[in-house]
Amino acid sequence: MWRVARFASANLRRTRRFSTAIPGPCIVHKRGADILHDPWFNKEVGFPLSERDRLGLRGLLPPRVISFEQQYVRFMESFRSLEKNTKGQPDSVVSLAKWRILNRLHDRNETLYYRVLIDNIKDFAPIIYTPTVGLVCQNYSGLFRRPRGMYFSAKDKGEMMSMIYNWPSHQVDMIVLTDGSRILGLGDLGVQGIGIPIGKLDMYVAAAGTVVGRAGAMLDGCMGARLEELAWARVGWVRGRCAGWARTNPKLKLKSQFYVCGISNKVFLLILPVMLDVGTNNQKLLEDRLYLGLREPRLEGEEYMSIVDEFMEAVYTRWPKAIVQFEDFQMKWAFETLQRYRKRFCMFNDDIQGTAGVALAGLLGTVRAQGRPLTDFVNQKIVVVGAGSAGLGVLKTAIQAVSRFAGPAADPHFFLLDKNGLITKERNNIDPGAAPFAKSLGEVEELGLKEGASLLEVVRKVKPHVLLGLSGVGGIFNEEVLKAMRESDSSKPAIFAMSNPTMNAECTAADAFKHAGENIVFASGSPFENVDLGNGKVGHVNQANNMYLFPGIGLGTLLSGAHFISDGMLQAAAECLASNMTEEEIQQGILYPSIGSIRDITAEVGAAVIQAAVAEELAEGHCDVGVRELGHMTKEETIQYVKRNMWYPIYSPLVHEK
Ligand SMILES: NC(=O)c1ccc[n+]([C@@H]2O[C@H](COP(=O)([O-])OP(=O)(O)OC[C@H]3O[C@@H](n4cnc5c(N)ncnc54)[C@H](O)[C@@H]3O)[C@@H](O)[C@H]2O)c1
Ligand SMILES: O=C(O)C[C@H](O)C(=O)O
Ligand SMILES: [Mg+2]
Repeated sequence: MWRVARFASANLRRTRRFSTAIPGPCIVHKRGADILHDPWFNKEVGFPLSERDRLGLRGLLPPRVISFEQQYVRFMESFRSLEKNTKGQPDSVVSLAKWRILNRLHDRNETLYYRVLIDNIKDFAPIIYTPTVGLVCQNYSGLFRRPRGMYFSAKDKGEMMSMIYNWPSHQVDMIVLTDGSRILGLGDLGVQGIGIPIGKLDMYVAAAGTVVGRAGAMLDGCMGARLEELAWARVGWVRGRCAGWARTNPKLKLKSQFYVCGISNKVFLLILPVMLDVGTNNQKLLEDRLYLGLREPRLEGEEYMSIVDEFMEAVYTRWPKAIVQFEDFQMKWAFETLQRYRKRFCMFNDDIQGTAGVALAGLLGTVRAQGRPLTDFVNQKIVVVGAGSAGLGVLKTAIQAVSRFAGPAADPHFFLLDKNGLITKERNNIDPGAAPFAKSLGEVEELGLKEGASLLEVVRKVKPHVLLGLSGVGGIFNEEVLKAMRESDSSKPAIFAMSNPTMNAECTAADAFKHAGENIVFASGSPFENVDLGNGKVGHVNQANNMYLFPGIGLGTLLSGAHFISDGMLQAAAECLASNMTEEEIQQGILYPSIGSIRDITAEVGAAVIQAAVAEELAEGHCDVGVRELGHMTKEETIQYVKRNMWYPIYSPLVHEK
């Protein structure tokens, strides 16, 4: 199956789609064995003989040169044979074996690693991202071989400003940061939570074509490529394309020279995963002598905030234009940090804001799936199970959408439950975050419900159009609850089991179709196979995961040059995702694009974010492309601009410089 021809044609298609062009040379300051030990430069047996001579590699490698394509095929064959050989073994053993083989490739040859990842994202996302990344985090201290990203701990207080300069790359554009306190639905995993920013980073590379800001050498590589491509522009290759493009855009004609630079001077975005280790309250980890993090209880209150403050100051001192994505912080700190930093720094919280946009896109899709106009969203009865950072973010965004459709006086039919059941205004010590969404007692009594009513009671009495889980509790949508959804007032009830990883999903896809009926729309946070409903019918499984938005939010924000991320930019991202599906797809219960097209959707989301930033006068442009140029671009041109800034891995000729 993995034939060179297939690789070559896929490569050609992608090259066209993402305009990789011939790569410029990378300048490398090392020689010989040092290059072979640097995964960014290492091509293993792929070094051509001329390069082996140039870089002092002759004799350090077996004599035969194997092309990139052959290396790719060879890796895929080993991967497929591993799949075959591990058949029948427990899922966790198979998943970790797959993760290991990919991780080993990542450790030795990043170009090939990212290439196989991008080209096979549908197969590999479940390994480098949810669900396997959860297993990796749980076992991280044992699996650890090489560090990735940066680690700051409570012991580094007062030192962070200088420590940040230990990172060898001069430029960092995106940081994915966690404190490990709420890793997926797995709870507090302390330092082991670093697996999440690393997994998100891999999704950034796959979806947004960012590159890993891991070494000064890496940066040189990019700059080498930029200079080389500029040279190409001067000899007319890019200029030819660009002039043609400018001709179709009369307003921009005079700027064609500028756009030559804009096109040729690709600005690959550098990202960095970071762990902020402030201790852990996970007793098992505290007692584990091999645990790699601080074996101390988590810092709380002012002490905690002062660590995060110091880290943020350090980041923005060194990289004033960086964007920080907060990931998997426990709820109180997720909201607190978002409120504290959102206007001061360019940052967002993926679990609150990214999830909300993805869920909203899915919720609007379910309205369309019922054959109703979007304005009917205001009449949808939605039961949200889980009043944490994700659930509250979803409700806030859904209510904003209702007021856009029907005005601020509209009264949405949304119900919120947490571990103590239905949340009403009667709740003692109600969480301030949940309070705005609590129903009045009168309202719920009319339905025969009361404060703290169970999920089953709520589903039976409310007959919701949508049941949406963000509770982190696996199997909570049990047979009875799912059967109760058969009485839903919707012609196509929707079940969103969004908790991760798979074992924490509120129900499986198979159970949802079995118990709630074949006409449901189903989405889950972690992937499930489509369900065979017999008679040639298929129950479609959607993956409702923030991966469809965060790469585009990050990339779009960066290219826009906005200094903070506004609600309008996030809304534009969600609406872009929502509008991506055709009527035909929606009728088949397909609410989200296939993960195989994640680059295309990321480009569109990124463009929507840029255009919103321009419209709100927040954009300042990035590198050579200023706000005026952004403002002149049509939607399609903005999408193409985003695509041109996506990296597609291909070996660059290496040039040694002392
Ligand atoms: N699919 C996605 O894109 C996506 C995005 C973000 C979070 N998530 C998942 O959502 C889950 C929750 O994340 P979070 O950040 O909101 O966590 P959180 O800890 O902030 O909130 C969890 C909420 O669930 C409630 N809960 C616990 N047990 C319950 C029960 N038995 N019945 C009803 N509610 C119960 C808790 O009271 C709390 O309100 C996690 O599993 C996470 O992986 C998925
Ligand atoms: O990491 C994911 O897969 C989605 C989300 O950010 C989560 O916390 O579950
Ligand atoms: Mg998350």
